[in-house]
Amino acid sequence: MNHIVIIGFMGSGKTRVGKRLAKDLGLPFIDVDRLIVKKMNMSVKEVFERFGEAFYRALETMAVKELSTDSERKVISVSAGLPLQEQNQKYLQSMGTIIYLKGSAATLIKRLEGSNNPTLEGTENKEEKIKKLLKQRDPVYEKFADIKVVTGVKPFDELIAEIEEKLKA
Ligand SMILES: Nc1ncnc2c1ncn2[C@@H]1O[C@H](COP(=O)(O)OP(=O)(O)OP(=O)(O)O)[C@@H](O)[C@H]1O
Ligand SMILES: O=C(O)C1=C[C@@H](O)[C@@H](O)[C@H](O)C1
Ligand SMILES: [Mg+2]
Repeated sequence: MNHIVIIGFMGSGKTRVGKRLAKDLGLPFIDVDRLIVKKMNMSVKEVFERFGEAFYRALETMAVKELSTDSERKVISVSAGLPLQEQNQKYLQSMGTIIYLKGSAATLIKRLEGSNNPTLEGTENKEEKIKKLLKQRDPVYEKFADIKVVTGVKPFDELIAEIEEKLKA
């Protein structure tokens, strides 16, 4: 497929960037978290609380499998944990051009201050948890990236322009 796929840590801007790229390129936009929320008619947090993380992960796999064979070109922001799951990786790799929105721990910590994401809940200090997860996840995002851009260092419009240049190259 030739979708444009956006990956990255929570708070890296996948939803915001994906929505804008889709608008600029005249393509439909799909956000995997939002797709699941719509399908389940409840928030991500509620799905985790009522059915557990494994169930959420299964919904992610169903979504990425379906999207990998969808012949209508789209901009797709995948949920932050999806690339980490081995069962999703063959679908992800067959989807198209993968853009990694890379953020520093400092940028992500700031953006996730008010987040109620279930992945960040627990006994640990939230900042430490973000740092620890980022260390685990960054090499995976790097591995799948065709294009990498750093978020948090330039204004949003300039970041979009950089991505659109890289997509043309
Ligand atoms: N380039 C940017 N510069 C400044 N703020 C940004 C930028 N990109 C996104 N943001 C802001 O960061 C926050 C997180 O963005 P967004 O929700 O798009 O991230 P996400 O990767 O989709 O997160 P999640 O994995 O939790 O869904 C939002 O408040 C958004 O407006
Ligand atoms: O990073 C994660 O593991 C997650 C991020 C959220 O967007 C949701 O997809 C869910 O809370 C899992
Ligand atoms: Mg999002």
